[in-house]
Amino acid sequence: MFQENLGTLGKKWDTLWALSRGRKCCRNEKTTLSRPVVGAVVLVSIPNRDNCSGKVVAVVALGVGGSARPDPIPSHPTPYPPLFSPTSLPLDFPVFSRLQKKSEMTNQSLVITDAKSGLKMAIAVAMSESNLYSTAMPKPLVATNGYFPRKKLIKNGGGAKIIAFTDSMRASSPTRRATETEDQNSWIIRLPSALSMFEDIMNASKGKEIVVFLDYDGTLSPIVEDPDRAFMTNEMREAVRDVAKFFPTAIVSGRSRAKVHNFVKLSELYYAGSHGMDIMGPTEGPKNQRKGNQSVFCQPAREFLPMIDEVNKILLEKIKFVPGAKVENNKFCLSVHYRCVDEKIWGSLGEQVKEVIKDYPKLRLSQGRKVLEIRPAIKWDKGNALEFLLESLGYDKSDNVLPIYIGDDRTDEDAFNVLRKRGQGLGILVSKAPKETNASYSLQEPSEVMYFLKRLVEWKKSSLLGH
Ligand SMILES: O=P(O)(O)OC[C@H]1O[C@H](O[C@H]2O[C@H](CO)[C@@H](O)[C@H](O)[C@H]2O)[C@H](O)[C@@H](O)[C@@H]1O
Repeated sequence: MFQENLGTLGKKWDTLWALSRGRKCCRNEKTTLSRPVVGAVVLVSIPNRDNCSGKVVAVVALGVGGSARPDPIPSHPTPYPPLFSPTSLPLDFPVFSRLQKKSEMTNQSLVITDAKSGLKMAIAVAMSESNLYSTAMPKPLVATNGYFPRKKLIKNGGGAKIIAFTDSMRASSPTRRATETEDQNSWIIRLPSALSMFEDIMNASKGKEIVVFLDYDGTLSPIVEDPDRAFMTNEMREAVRDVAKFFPTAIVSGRSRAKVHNFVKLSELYYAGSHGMDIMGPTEGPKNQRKGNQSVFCQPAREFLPMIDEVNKILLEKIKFVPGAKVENNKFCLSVHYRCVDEKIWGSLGEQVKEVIKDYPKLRLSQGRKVLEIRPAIKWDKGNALEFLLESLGYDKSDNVLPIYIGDDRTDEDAFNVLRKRGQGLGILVSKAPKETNASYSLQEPSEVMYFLKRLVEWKKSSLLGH
C-alpha cells in the first residue's frame, strides 16, 4: 500500500519533495522518471539545509488504482532543491481519497504523517504529460497558523494590557519549532519555494525587465543578537554585486541608509533606508543596463528628524535600566530591540515605549522581529519606496517590468502588497515558519536568497547567450 511504501522508504528522510511529468526531476540532475506515469513522487532528502544540497533517493510511481511502485535510483548530490510542481489530481484518485479522510489534504497537495517514525512528509503529486501549473502568481496565502494575529492591543486593564502586548511582541517573531513540521510542509506547498519554481518563474517572465529589491536583516544577513553585528557574508555580497551588474538593484531596509550601506558596501545599488523614508543612489557602478540611469533622492519625512532625535534621547534614558534592551537610531525611525531582554519583562518594556510615544501623536509604533519600531505616521512605507524607485527607473506605467522583492519581515508586506495590487512582480518571503503573507513564493533563509540571486545571474547570462 502507498503509505507503507512511503513508510519504509521514508524513515530517514526529513523532507520529501515531489514532482512528476516524466522529466528531469532536479536541476543538473540527469535522472528522469523511468517511464511516463500517471503521477509520481520523487523523494529527496535535504540533509543540509544551509546549502540546499540533497539527494534524490527514490521515485514512487503511483499507478491508477493507487498501487505504489518504489523505483530506487542511484543517489547523487543535487545543488538545488528539485523543481516543485504542485497540481491537482482528481479527488477521487484512490490514494488521495484514502488520505483525504484523514483531513490532511488540500486540493493541491498532501501532507502524510508517518505515525510510527514521527516523520511528516509533504508530498505533491503531478500528472504526467500535462501543463501542470499556471505561471500566474499563486493566490495570496490565507492565514491558518495564528501568526501575525493582528490582535488589537487591549486599551485598558493594566495586567491584561501587558499580557496582550507581550503576546503581540512574541507573535512578531515566530520561530520554528520541531513539532511544526507538518505546518511547515503544508506551508511550503502553499507558498512554493522560489528556488524550486525558479525556471518556471523565469520562463513566465521572459521579455520583462527585472528590477530587484532586497531587504537586509533576515534576508541578506542572518538574524543575530547584536544588531551592530549583522554582517552579510562576502559570498552574499558578491551575489548582490553580480545581480546589480544585470538588473537595477535596491536595498530596502528599516536601518538608516548609511548603516545599511555600510553593511552592504556596494555603491552601485539604490538604497532605501528607514523603511523607505530615505532613498538614494546609486553613487557609482554599471549604469548601462538601467532604463532610467539617473541617481535618485527622496526623503519624505525630513520634517520629523528633530522629533526622532528627541524621542531617541528619551527612550535611551528610559530603557537604560532594562537589561538587554537597546535603542537603535535609524535616522527617520527608531528601533527598540528586545531580543536580549528577558521575556518576562517584554510587556513592561513595550508599555514604557508606548508611554513615550503617547506624547507624539505624529509617530507610530509597529513591530518587527523582536523589535519595536517607531516611525513618522505618514503614508510612506517600503511599498511606496518600491513604487518610487520603479517610477524613477522609468517603469511606472510599464507592463514590461518584473519587480522581484525579497524580504522577511512585516514591513516587507507593504511591498508585497504593492506588487499584488500592481498585478506584476514576485514577492518572495524569507521564512522558515508559516506566516500570513502577501508574498507569492518563499525562501527559507539568507543562504537560499543567495542561491536564488546566483541563479538569477546564471539565468540572465545564459539568456543573453540565447540559450
Ligand atoms: O528592514 P530590515 O532591513 O529587515 O530591518 C528591520 C530591522 O532589522 C534589524 O533588526 C533585526 O535584525 C537584528 C540583527 O540580526 C536583530 O538583532 C533584531 O532582533 C531584528 O529585529 C535592525 O537592527 C532594525 O533597526 C531594523 O528595524
